[in-house]
Amino acid sequence: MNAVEVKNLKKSYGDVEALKGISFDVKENEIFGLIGPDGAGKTTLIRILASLLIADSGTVSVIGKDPDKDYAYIRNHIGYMPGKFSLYEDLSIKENLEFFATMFGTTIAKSYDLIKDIYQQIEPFNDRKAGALSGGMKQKLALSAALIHYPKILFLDEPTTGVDPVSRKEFWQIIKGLHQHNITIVVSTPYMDEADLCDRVALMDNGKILGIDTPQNVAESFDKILYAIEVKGSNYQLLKALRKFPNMESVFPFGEKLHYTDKREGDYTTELTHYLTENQFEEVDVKIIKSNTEDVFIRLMNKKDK
Ligand SMILES: Nc1ncnc2c1ncn2[C@@H]1O[C@H](COP(=O)(O)OP(=O)(O)OP(=O)(O)O)[C@@H](O)[C@H]1O
Repeated sequence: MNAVEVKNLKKSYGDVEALKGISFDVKENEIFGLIGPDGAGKTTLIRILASLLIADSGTVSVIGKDPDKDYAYIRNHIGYMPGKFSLYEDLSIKENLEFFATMFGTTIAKSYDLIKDIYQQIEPFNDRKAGALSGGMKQKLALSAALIHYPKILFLDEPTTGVDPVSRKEFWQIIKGLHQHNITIVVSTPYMDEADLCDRVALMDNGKILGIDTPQNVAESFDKILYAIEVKGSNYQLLKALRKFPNMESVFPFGEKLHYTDKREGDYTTELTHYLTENQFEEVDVKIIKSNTEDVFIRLMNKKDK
């Protein structure tokens, strides 16, 4: 049995089509990433899977149940961590956890083995009110609370948005650790580099899934030669110049460099270098590079827009 099965799922808010008929499966014990920019529909999808929102049409199965009908069962067997901190700010760490444990008919002690790696990091502050915790500590408390009843699936909605790079790394180590407890994890993120940490990813944009695969296959699915181009000085001038190059197919900023594809097949490193040098650019560096998930994502979005 798949942990999640979704077929042709649609959901609108008035005129806004948040989900435009999406289908995918999540296998048991997988770390499945929903990767996409703001407004892609990730939160809407996770809330439907967690039985907190009703879809307009399509079918959904979560651990073999329909979230629409079997919401009580589903809520007892899944963990959900919303993007926005939603525990009780005026209760302490311990009181929050005890509250959630009681709601699920369990105790902190019974779940200690599962949550200890996370909980131990905040346990010394047990009596501190949740409202007075740092962002990273709130996140650990929310995750401990989401796990308190040993869920079969954990839904994490943008757990690392707005989190500093060190805490992001730490959080992903925790997620990987949960894997050993046979918990299926569905995690949404706008950060493309987090795709590589998932077993499989769905690339989402504007209510649609543009592709689903392992991060490695996604990165390798780029079907053109990709160039990284760098010059001394302004990338903006470089972008303008490359947009005027007659054989330019796509060009977009990528960190310190620009990533470029040409309409033609073949290696045009020398021609591009000449063109930029003739246009008064200095220290021109044109290299063929390996694509990553973000390159593929941008390419899929551009194709869809055409
Ligand atoms: N309650 C609502 N009423 C109206 N429109 C909504 C509502 N919730 C979401 N939307 C719209 O639906 C679309 C999908 O939003 P959703 O929150 O699911 O995306 P997301 O990928 O989670 O992005 P974000 O990171 O911004 O939450 C967006 O266009 C959003 O503006």
